[in-house]
Amino acid sequence: MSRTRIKICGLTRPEDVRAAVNAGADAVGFVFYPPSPRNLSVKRAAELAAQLPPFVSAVGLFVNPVPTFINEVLSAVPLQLLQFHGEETNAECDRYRMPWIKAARMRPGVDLLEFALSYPGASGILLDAFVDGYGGGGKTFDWSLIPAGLDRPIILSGGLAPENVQEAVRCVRPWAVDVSSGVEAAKGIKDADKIAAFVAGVRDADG
Ligand SMILES: O=C(O)c1ccccc1NCC(=O)[C@H](O)[C@H](O)COP(=O)(O)O
Repeated sequence: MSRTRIKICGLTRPEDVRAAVNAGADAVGFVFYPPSPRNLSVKRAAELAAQLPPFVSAVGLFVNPVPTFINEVLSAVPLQLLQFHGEETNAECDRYRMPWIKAARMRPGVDLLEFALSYPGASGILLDAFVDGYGGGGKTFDWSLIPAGLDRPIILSGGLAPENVQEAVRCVRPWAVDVSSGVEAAKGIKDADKIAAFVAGVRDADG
């Protein structure tokens, strides 16, 4: 069984990037959404991304961005993956000619199979809780809503934490897990011990 990949999202400080890398994260997420308390300036994100060693991916997170903004970010920040959390269409996500994933905001009645078919260019689908402000809400959703047979890697997100990630991985067996609030001391301020405990929980579930 392949190991579950791990993304730690919403990093804003160098020490938190170090904590995520040292704990064994496969990717770190940088938020480019001004209403978020985790929002980063392009300059700050470039400084944080410059800290990453080889084979730890930088993911840029956007909500209904204008192309000029994404191009400004990409000119300064070496992102390996784009993550879209708004009402973007497949064509709008696909225009940057680089890998991207699309967030689905989960609640009863969401047809995930149809959702995935409407984003043929997505490398994966991030399943998140339906919260105000598009994401980063620290809320779980009903994992039983996830249908079998999704034709794309699943990134499980939404309210994960050291306390529940082992159950989440064993229940869903996602390609990857993503966490923000659950490893924080405060919004945008990560807790190194919680990050380490989260990664350990994933590794325990992987066996
Ligand atoms: O993190 C944010 O502040 C955020 C703001 C707006 C859109 C998306 C946002 N985060 C997206 C992520 O990938 C989060 O890691 C994901 O929503 C899970 O967050 P949490 O439930 O806090 O673990």
